[in-house]
Amino acid sequence: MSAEAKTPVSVLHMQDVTMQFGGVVAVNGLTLDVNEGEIVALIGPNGAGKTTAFNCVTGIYEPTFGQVDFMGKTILSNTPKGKMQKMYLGEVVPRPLPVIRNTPDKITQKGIARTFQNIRLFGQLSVFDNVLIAKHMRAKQNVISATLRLNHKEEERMRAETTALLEEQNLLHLKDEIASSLPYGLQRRLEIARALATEPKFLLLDEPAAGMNPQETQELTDFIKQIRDSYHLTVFMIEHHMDLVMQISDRIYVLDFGKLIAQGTPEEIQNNERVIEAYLGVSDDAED
Ligand SMILES: Nc1ncnc2c1ncn2[C@@H]1O[C@H](COP(=O)(O)OP(=O)(O)OP(=O)(O)O)[C@@H](O)[C@H]1O
Repeated sequence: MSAEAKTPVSVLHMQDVTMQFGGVVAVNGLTLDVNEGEIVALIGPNGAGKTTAFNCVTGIYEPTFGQVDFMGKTILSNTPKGKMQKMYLGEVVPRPLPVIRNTPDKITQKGIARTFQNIRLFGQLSVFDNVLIAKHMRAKQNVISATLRLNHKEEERMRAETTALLEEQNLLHLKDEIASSLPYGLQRRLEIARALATEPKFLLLDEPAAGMNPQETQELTDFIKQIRDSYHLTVFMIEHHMDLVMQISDRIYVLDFGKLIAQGTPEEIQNNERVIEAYLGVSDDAED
């Protein structure tokens, strides 16, 4: 019997997501899917709305309008109300959606982890403690019991898991180093290890290769594929390094001025006229 093509399982579904800051519509009616096991890139020129889109998935922003589903369940949903309804500039005419909110920590506990464009480690803490804190976030321990280490068994388990994760990530020999003292490339690796400590199903990487040289970028390309496979992850990534994006992505979405202008395989995107125009800019004359 011939192998049948698997039906893709949606991990992330964004439906008509719009994020407006005053008069700026940073993300405008964004609808996209990321399926189980994929590496999907979100690209676009500076200011296109990529990080804002990530912030709408991870609960940092409450979208002005739209819905975000994770593993088939709605985790965020909103409709502009009151003053915001009058000011609404999104192009999708809002239909009433229920208001569903989740804070970033609740979203982490559901299995979504991320890294940031500007590395956000606890700079004065050790490598070990940076990862251990992420373990606590996953464990839903309250702050008091975590601080006083009331649950010894649980604490021991998390410390053992932290050691194991650092070992897997070749960072164990650095466990007592202060995070901010590490070279930049290792800080990025530690940030990813910290994200993995929350045991995510879905990993969002915001410009993971920022500031890296070509060799480091190539190593990162291999590393992302390797963690996708060994941790059974689905990866959604913002990146400006086109070599990395084209080598690693199963599919690519392109944003420009908050709107989706293209989607497809790396080959399709490389040859897409609208994408080329968005990156190179089109003069007024050329539009006539
Ligand atoms: N908190 C905010 N308040 C007001 N405007 C914002 C806010 N965050 C983002 N913006 C605006 O939204 C637009 C999209 O910004 P965003 O950072 O999402 O773009 P980006 O595609 O991630 O850019 P880059 O590639 O340069 O990181 C920009 O015009 C930005 O100035």
